Amino acid sequence: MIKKNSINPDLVEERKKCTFNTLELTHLLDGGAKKTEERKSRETFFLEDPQLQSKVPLEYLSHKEKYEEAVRKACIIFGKVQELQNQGRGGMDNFREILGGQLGSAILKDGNPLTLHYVMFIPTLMGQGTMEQQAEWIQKAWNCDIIGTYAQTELGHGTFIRGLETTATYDPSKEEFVLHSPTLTSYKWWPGGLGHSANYAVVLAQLYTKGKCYGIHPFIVQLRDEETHQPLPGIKIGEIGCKLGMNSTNNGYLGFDQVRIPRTNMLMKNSQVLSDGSYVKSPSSKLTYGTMIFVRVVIVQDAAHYLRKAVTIATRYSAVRHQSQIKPDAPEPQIIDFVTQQYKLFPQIATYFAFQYSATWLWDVYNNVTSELEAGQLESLPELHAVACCLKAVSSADAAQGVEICRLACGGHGYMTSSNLPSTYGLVTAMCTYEGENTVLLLQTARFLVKVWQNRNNLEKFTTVKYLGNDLNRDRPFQRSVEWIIYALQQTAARKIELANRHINERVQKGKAYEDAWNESSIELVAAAEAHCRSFIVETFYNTINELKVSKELKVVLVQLLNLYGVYTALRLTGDLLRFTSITGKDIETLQAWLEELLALIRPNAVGLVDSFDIRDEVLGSTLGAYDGNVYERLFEEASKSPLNAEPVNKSFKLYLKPFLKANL
Ligand SMILES: CC(C)(COP(=O)(O)OP(=O)(O)OC[C@H]1O[C@@H](n2cnc3c(N)ncnc32)[C@H](O)[C@@H]1OP(=O)(O)O)[C@@H](O)C(=O)NCCC(=O)NCCSC(=O)CCCC(=O)O
Ligand SMILES: Cc1cc2nc3c(=O)[nH]c(=O)nc-3n(C[C@H](O)[C@H](O)[C@H](O)COP(=O)(O)OP(=O)(O)OC[C@H]3O[C@@H](n4cnc5c(N)ncnc54)[C@H](O)[C@@H]3O)c2cc1C
Repeated sequence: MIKKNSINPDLVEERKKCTFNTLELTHLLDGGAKKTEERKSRETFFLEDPQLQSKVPLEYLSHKEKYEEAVRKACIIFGKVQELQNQGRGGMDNFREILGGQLGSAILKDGNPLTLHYVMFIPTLMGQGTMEQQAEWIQKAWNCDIIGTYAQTELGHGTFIRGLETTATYDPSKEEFVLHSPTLTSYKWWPGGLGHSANYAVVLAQLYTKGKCYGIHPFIVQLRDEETHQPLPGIKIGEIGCKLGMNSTNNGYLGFDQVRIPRTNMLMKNSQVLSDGSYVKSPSSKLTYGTMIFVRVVIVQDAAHYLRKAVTIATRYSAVRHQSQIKPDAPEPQIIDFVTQQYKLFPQIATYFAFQYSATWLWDVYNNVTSELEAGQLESLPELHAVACCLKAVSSADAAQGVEICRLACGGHGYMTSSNLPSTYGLVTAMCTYEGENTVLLLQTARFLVKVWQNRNNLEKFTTVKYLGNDLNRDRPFQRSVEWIIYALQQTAARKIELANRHINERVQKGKAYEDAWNESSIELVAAAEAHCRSFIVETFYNTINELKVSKELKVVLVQLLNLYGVYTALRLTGDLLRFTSITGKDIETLQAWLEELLALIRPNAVGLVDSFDIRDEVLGSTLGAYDGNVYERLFEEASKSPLNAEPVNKSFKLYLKPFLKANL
């Protein structure tokens, strides 16, 4: 039914209006023309494989069928990942994209049951295993001779990992650890792929040796027979059931009944248990938390990608959809011409760029700090942890909200599963919880900020908090500029940190314990961490754009997006700005007018911008967002796939409706 090669005329017009070269922007976002080519060839390699097509839309399958189909595809994907590795086209950042990110979510819309193998199991072996352990395990894992997951969270504890209850008790007589789940709440609960997919896991457990507990440590544990896949003796394992989204990721539960593993299965790069049971301490107990930092860094990138996917769908749809009237007797406008619609969409486009640049910055810093850690230098770890925590929290929360705004911006059709906006929301909102619940992570950043604040005469070694050395009393008069907005956000963040710190101290002076004072001040602490993060994101966007070497035409548009992101952020924080800077009501009117000007400036390039993201139709997976804009044809085509439409009369008529109707005669 869809007319091949026929592009919706509204989109044709929109594309004519674009003032910059979309290919230049595509190359910029990919990191160069060569990277674009590589990405495209990766996409072709996966998306055009006939084995990776589904006959029936996922939504119409049962929970069990969904899982089975997901495993079928996941195995093909893994086989292809190995092929890429063999051709030297692998790399961790590509894996994430293939397994869970933009490309992965195109092939498996509701999650991949094997993702954790590459995203957490192998990184943990690499980050926490000794050279010998890496030699033994990593090869097996790369070859997929074994499939692993990361089993940390328990029924009773996800956030407070010091409170995990699974025990690993060393038995020197046999040189083995005994893993045990002493309570119901000690059952592992949530790990991806744990239910029926993985046969190994890195298990985080409280280490006991010589009668003493040394806190949580990672252990490699075999869960299932490598041949039959039967759970090994003492392993109680299954799937946790249906969720808001990610219903094919096979999140599982796991209990141990005195399960024995060799001593050498404890990952011992950082701390060790010797054969006689003596414990050798790690240089920092926080090195065990390394994999979590890695995944938080990756989540910022994922948040950016999901948001750009949603905003591509909603922007194209808004250019094609006509509704209502602006003037009487005028034709129905494209809904993208309603300024309220622009206000829903364009800030999301700008937010994508903002997150993308923070994600790139964070990835580079993560790699530098990881090399430092390898060399035994731990000084930069606290700042990396603090910035990764707040960026993960703010990007996932804003992306989830942004995807929902995009869904609502598509009216009724946005509620259709076939728009792919509901399941995109399901994937994004999960990121607010996994890998550290967002409030908890913002409190981690706040902990760092308060410490830095208390020693703010010594800021040289930091990069993200230098502004805390500024004189809070030196006000900069309002200007309509991003520079001023950055100043205002930093001033807000610094004042919030100062206030939260002061309120903690006041509570302590009144006799409260520091920890209680902390908890009582925690609403302000979270707000301070969020403000810090927002100032960082705008500043990083600003620095990146200033350094870019691009054509004049593209630069103009990128500066518009930077300005829009700045004003949008400032206006969302109007109350804070009035409270902490000398901005006036009149100045806020100036900002509002600037916002409206920017929406109008971006309007002709809106479709061009989302086209530059160059997201293939198969990746968008949406009736509303395809490049050709043939929305209504696609909606019909998808509806025809409903199993209910396979027959004109459903058997329920005979069974229930007819007798009911008769009874009422
Ligand atoms: C909340 C905390 C941070 C609290 O830990 P704690 O030991 O009680 O810490 P504290 O006393 O508050 O602070 C102690 C100290 O440890 C530091 N710290 C904490 N975490 C890290 C880190 N990752 N790297 C480096 N340093 C870290 C803190 O900043 C503190 O430092 P300080 O004492 O102030 O110098 C921690 O328990 C935590 O990270 N919880 C969140 C759990 C989590 O992220 N789980 C992830 C499970 S896996 C998953 O969800 C996979 C999904 C993936 C997918 O599906 O794709
Ligand atoms: C889709 C999905 C996939 C997952 N995959 C994995 C996996 O592969 N492996 C794995 O090990 N885990 C996994 N998890 C678990 C995940 O990491 C935890 O759910 C997460 O860390 C939050 O912990 P929790 O569920 O215990 O929440 P809780 O900590 O119980 O949070 C509940 C509420 O308490 C608040 N709270 C808790 N502590 C504090 C505090 N200190 N200060 C203030 N407020 C607090 C929170 O802010 C929140 O509002 C996954 C979870 C999901 C949803």
